[in-house]
Formats: sequence, structure tokens, C-alpha cells
Amino acid sequence: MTAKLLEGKIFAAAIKAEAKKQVESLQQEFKVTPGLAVIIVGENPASKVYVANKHRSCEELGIYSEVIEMPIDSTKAMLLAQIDELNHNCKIHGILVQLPLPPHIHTDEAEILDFIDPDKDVDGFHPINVGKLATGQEHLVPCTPMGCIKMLELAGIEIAGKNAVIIGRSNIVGKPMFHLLLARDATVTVCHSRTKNLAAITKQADILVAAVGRPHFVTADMVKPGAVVIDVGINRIAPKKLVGDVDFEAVKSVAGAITPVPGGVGLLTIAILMHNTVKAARLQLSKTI
Ligand SMILES: NC(=O)C1=CN([C@@H]2O[C@H](COP(=O)(O)OP(=O)(O)OC[C@H]3O[C@@H](n4cnc5c(N)ncnc54)[C@H](OP(=O)(O)O)[C@@H]3O)[C@@H](O)[C@H]2O)C=CC1
Ligand SMILES: Nc1nc(=O)c2c([nH]1)NC[C@@H]1CN(c3ccc(C(=O)N[C@@H](CCC(=O)O)C(=O)O)cc3)C=[N+]21
Ligand SMILES: [Mg+2]
Repeated sequence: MTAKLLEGKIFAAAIKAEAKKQVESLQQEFKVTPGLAVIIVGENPASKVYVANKHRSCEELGIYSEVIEMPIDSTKAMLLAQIDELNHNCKIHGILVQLPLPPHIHTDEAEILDFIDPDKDVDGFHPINVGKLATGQEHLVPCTPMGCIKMLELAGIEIAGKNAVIIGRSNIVGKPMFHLLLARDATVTVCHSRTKNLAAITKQADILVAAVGRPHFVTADMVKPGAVVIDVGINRIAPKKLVGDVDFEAVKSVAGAITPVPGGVGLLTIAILMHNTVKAARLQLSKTI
């Protein structure tokens, strides 16, 4: 058996086309162009690729985009001042601080993210938006897990009643993925580095989400035949070689459907970011009028 390939570019194109229509209607109704600001601190080469991808997608859709490059030795105070400016900048409707932050301000991450206006929080990382997601009031939702959900929906894969297993419990991927799947009536298990008998648990999964950050972590013996396998991992194993967390070649002959890396959910992350930026702009306009 060979798994159905869930190609990110097809789903991403559908989401971006819808966002583009929304951009046009906002321009017609309100004479406003949605704007996204991305703050990047330091010179992380992987971050630069993502930031460039985000910028290119904004151009495609007619979203105004600013990339703010700050020096590697920026202080917490400098970041807070930059965020404060963007919070009050009426050309900007979405603010994203690219993670990870450099080591000297790593411990300030929560304080920095919490300073973003929750209505401009297109990453969905602010405690207000996290709380809304957790209480069933989905608002601005983290892009990567929402991308996984949209992919399942657009592919016509039923979520309700399924056993879903997530490997990883980060605030960016694992935890919001849990809430999104639970809200859609899956039975959800979250695994992490202290989980015992991991393979026995993942083998129960109808939907398996891998967000670990380790190449070839999910092997064929961990996957139930016919399962839907979503690979969130982005691991650079050589300068030009990117792989996910799933041993793709082996797992594709066991799974029913599988996402590739690259070309999988990473592309939906960007598409949802565009969707969230438009949503944030509409929200802010409805509050000022
Ligand atoms: N495609 C996309 O758009 C995106 C991709 N990514 C990628 O997804 C991956 C995960 O990212 P992120 O969630 O930020 O990563 P983190 O490093 O924050 O989290 C990794 C999680 O994996 C768990 N883990 C580590 N080792 C094991 C193990 N041996 N068994 C079970 N669980 C384990 C950790 O457990 P514990 O909590 O116990 O430490 C942790 O919860 C990365 O490769 C990242 O690059 C991330 C964001 C967006
Ligand atoms: N505040 C914040 N928000 C994020 O959403 C965020 C972040 N920080 N830090 C880093 C991670 C990672 N991430 C990706 C975005 C796009 C691709 C992407 O476009 N991937 C393509 C191309 C990958 C490539 O060629 O490098 C693919 O998988 O095919 C991947 C990963 C967002 N993240
Ligand atoms: Mg992380």
C-alpha cells in the first residue's frame, strides 16, 4: 500500500486565494490594506528563509508587509519599544516576533509576546488568545496547528470520533493542536519526552501529528496501517537537505495519507498567517467604526 500524498501547495493555494479575495473586499469597503510586521532578531539563516517566504506571500496577496531586522544584541527594552510602536501603528494589523529569540533574551520570551496587542497577535500566542482557544472561543489561532486542521478539512478527512495522537507539547504546535482537535471531537492524546511506551500509543492513532524536531523519529512500526500522518517537523540535516520528523520512505507504505517535508504543512503555516492577518485587520476595523 502507498499512502495518499497530502501536498501543501494545493491546500495553501486555496487558503491564499480566499485571503486575497478578503484583501480586495477590505480595500473596497474600507479603503484599507491589511499590514503585517515581522520582527526578526539576529541572523538565524532558517528564520531568514521563513521570513522571506512570508514577505513573498504578502506581496502575492496585496498585503502590506514590513520586515524589521533588529541586531542580535537587542535588549528586551528595545523589543518592547518596537512592539509598542507597531501596536499603535495603524498601517499594521498583524505583528509576529520570529522565534526562537537569541539566548540572552530567551527567558523574556513570554513577557515580549504578551506585550503584543492581542488583536494584532497573528501568531495566536498571547495568553488571551490561548485562553480563548482553550475555552472554545477560537479567535486568532496559531498558524501551524490551524494549517494542519485546514489540511484535514480540505482533504475531506473526518476528525470527529477519531483517535488523534500528538507527539510534542510546545506552546507553538502541540498544545494548540490538542485544543483544535478536541474542539472538533477527536479523542486526543498528547505525548512528550517523558511518555512511556510511545509506540504503543502512536499505534492507536487514526490521526498522528509529529512535532518533535528530530529527523526520522516516527518509524513505520509506530504507525497504524491506514493512519493519517501529519509531519510538522522541519529539520535541516545538511545545508540544502530538509526532512521532517517522520521516516517518510518507510511510513508511506503503512499510512493511508501522509504530508511531505518540504512541501507539506509548512506551506499552510504561511497561508494561515495571511488568513490571520486579514482576520485581524477586519477585527480592528470593526472596532474603530
Ligand atoms: N512546519 C511548520 O510550519 C513549523 C514547524 N516546526 C517544527 O516542528 C518541530 C517541533 O517544533 P516545536 O513544537 O517548536 O519544538 P519544541 O522543541 O518546542 O518541542 C518538541 C516537543 O517534542 C517532545 N519530544 C522531544 N523528544 C521526544 C521524545 N524522544 N519522545 C517524545 N517526545 C519528544 C518534547 O517533549 P518535552 O516537552 O518533554 O521536552 C517537546 O514537547 C520542529 O522541527 C520545528 O522546526 C515548528 C513550527 C512551525
Ligand atoms: N513567531 C513565530 N511564528 C512561527 O510561525 C514560526 C516561528 N516563530 N519560528 C519558526 C517556525 C517555523 N515556521 C515555518 C514557517 C514556514 C515554513 C515553510 O515555508 N516551509 C516550507 C519551505 C521550507 C524551506 O525550504 O526552508 C516547506 O515546508 O515546504 C516552515 C516553518 C514558522 N515558525
Ligand atoms: Mg520551540
